[in-house]
Amino acid sequence: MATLMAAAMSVVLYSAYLNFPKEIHGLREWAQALVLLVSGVVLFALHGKSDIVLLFSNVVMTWGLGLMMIGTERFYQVRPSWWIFHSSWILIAVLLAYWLWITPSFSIRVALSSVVVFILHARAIYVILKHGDYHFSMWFFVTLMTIESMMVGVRGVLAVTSNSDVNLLGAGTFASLYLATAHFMTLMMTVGFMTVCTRRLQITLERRSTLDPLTQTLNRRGFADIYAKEHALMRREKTFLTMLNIDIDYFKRINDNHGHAVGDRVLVDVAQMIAKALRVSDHVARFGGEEFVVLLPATGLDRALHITERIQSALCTARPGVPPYTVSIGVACQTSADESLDNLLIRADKALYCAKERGRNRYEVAAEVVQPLRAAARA
Ligand SMILES: Nc1nc2c(ncn2[C@@H]2O[C@H](COP(=O)(O)OP(=O)(O)OP(=O)(O)O)[C@@H](O)[C@H]2O)c(=O)[nH]1
Repeated sequence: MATLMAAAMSVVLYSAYLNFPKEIHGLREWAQALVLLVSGVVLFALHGKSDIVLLFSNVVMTWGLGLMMIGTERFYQVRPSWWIFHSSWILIAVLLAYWLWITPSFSIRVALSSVVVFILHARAIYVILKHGDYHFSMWFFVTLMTIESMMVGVRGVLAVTSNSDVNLLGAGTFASLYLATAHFMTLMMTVGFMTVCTRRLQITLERRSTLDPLTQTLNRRGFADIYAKEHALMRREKTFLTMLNIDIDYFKRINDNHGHAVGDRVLVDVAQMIAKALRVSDHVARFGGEEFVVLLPATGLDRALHITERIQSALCTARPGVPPYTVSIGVACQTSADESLDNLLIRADKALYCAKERGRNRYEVAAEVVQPLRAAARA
């Protein structure tokens, strides 16, 4: 039953592989791993008296467990340890053949295969703990992997200490317990992997909904979320914040003269150059087209102008693959927490318009809000 369910799970994983965003790796390897494990179990059940089939079923299962490890590594963006994968199945094939035909010993065969499987699981557990995000889903996944590897370890130890009980084709207590739980654990480990994949999917989609795909800066929605947080902080801490509205000059000409691809490269370049000139606590967003907005939390006008000049002078330096271009910047400082985001954006936009009007490649500062906005709203 558990074997049938594992086969069904491989279809689920493969379908997830086809439909999940391509940056979520490892699903294909896990789907292939389940197919191999199911095939290995079927071969093992059918092996009868044939040692060749027994040997082959063990190799197939080692491929399956190896692919689970590779899938886990790929999921956590770790370079796949193909050398562990290949050494494992070659070792299993050679050593099992030796202890099957040359010096037949059932207990050594079990001990050896347990050691190999244990190493594959241990590597996966190490990768999860080193690169995981310490969320519930990760702990669930790693706990299941650990239980499975401990079961394998116990079987290996029992093989060399008590001879007969570990034979999976026999009727010993451990063999019955092991068989009952081993297939179930394969299923559970897959569920654990699907849990971390689902969490990764959620994070990826959330990020996609708040990021501009070309420049990887915030989009309008992401910016509004960040602004709400910074605005609440500003109200609490009674500080200022400053907004820069940055627009590339004559961007249409860049597209017309160099092509859209170079235009896109310029957009990525400007996002990178702006980010380089900022602190990590500052935020950059692309508001569509060639317009960028920067939010400088806890920053008054003097410091904001310093940053504005830094951005403009950084853009003057020649960079390979990017035609020369300039930007105009509108600077608006928010000194009252009662001012709305829309109003701040309008002031920054007006200042930008002024900079464009006055010849471009320059900045202009927005007029301050003259009267307290609450009083104005009440009037
Ligand atoms: N390559 C590229 N071009 C874009 C993208 N989005 C908008 N544009 C182009 O940006 C240009 C904006 O042109 P305008 O609004 O006339 O502005 P401008 O030429 O920069 O002139 P000023 O802002 O007045 O200095 C248009 O040609 C759009 O096609 C994009 O994602 N990639």
